[in-house]
Amino acid sequence: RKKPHPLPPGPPADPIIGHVRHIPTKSPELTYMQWGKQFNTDIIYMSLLGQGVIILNKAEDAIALLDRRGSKYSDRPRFHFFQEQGWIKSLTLFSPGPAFRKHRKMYTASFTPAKCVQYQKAQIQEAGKLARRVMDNPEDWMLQTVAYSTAVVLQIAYGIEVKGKDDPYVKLANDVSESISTSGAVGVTMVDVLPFTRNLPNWFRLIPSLNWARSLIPVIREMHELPYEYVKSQMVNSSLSSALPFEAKGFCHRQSTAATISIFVLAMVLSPDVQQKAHAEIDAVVGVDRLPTFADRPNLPFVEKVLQELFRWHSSVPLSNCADVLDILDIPHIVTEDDEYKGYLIPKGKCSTYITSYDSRAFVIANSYAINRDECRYNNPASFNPDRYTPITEGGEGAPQPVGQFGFGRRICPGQHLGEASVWAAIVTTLATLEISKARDSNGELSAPDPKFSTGLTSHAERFPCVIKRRSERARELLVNL
Ligand code: HEM
Repeated sequence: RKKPHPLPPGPPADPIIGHVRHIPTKSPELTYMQWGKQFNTDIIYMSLLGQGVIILNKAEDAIALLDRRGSKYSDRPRFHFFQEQGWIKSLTLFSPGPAFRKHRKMYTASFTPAKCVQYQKAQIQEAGKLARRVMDNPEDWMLQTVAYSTAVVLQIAYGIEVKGKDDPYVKLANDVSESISTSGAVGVTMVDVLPFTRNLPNWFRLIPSLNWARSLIPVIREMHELPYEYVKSQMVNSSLSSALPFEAKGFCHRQSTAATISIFVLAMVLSPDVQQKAHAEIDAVVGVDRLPTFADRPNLPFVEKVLQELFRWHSSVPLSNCADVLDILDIPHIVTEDDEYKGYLIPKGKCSTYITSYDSRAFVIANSYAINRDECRYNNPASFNPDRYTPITEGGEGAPQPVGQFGFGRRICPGQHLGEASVWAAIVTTLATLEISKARDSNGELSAPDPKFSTGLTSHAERFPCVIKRRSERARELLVNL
């Protein structure tokens, strides 16, 4: 008999519970990267109460498995907890099949680079409003980035105008994000482990996760239906003739756009020379008498490098598809057949606990943080250096573009072109009109913040002191009427 391939290496596990005790609750992407070095492996295997989890720390492995062997690696786990909440309508949770193909096709067709051109005007307009609101109330800048990202998605998909951070739609989207991030141990709640409990009536209150899931049904329903109802009412009033095929995931996926903008603000505080260079490029190309538009994008190569460096330096979705299996960010890929790769078994399997046996095909998670901080790909990967992308023919180091910030394979983010353009519009308008700098500490000294990033729904820069001022009176005049 052929000897079975071994599982990929990983940290030592405890009996029965496996690696549950070892899973970090803060910045798991960093721990997985350290484990890779400690156990001398690019592919890590963990077991959480029998649920297999595979972490890919190298670009070549993520591409080889999730992209090239996409037919085996494109399914999503069945999360009964989320289904109970009403997330069933979300493309993110669909398994490959006719409905998945239909929804993906509608999604990708609406957000091709060519289609995204028609949304640029709305993006630039909203970016101007973001800069004006931040200019007026700099301490609110983080909340305003969330309002901006929500505004772009709602404006484009439903024709809804969002009025700043206190808008009811921003509140609804925040409630949804909150409901996801408080949903706890994804895939291992009682409802997931004992799916038959979903048939229990409402008065049966002994399963807390079931009660919690059911209490969230109204907010998830509202998120799915409210914007759609608005569009329908507008169509009856004939002011709007069509709506994009769009769904809830985009509504709450605005968080990754906002998180990337928060990482930009942090990077500018830490790298004043980069900001100065970007200011100089925009001033030379756009001048000071108008705001930048997408027509300027090809003429602003340094701003483009800043954008790519943001995705590389700290991706807002550092585990490409899942921040932490025990504290949801997004939903991982799963492997649907036993596979063999580099001499290792990538197992599909059943998970047996004392109580039940359930479908637990291994989660496969690409660690895009490790991939983009890989010393074999980048010199001094921790430094924020947009010039690293300058081609070798122009005297630069010709570093490769970041990989995995939008995921991989058949589940790659269908909103990637829209999301990237939204981040570009926000950063170019901010650079044209605002100056971001270090704040003074209690001794009156300029102090550089210690970069810290959240773990959770998406990874944004954690609140840090900074000063944001208008670059000139002219900048204010350009924004005032938006
Ligand atoms: C900078 C902004 C964004 C980033 C960094 C981002 C990142 C990601 C990542 C990493 C995934 C997981 C892919 C995988 O599982 O391999 C994903 C999935 C997804 N994203 Fe985005 N995203 C962004 C913006 C958007 C926007 C604006 C939309 C909607 C218009 C959107 C819609 C989706 C959907 C529907 C999925 C699930 C796809 C599926 O499961 O088939 N995203 N995104």
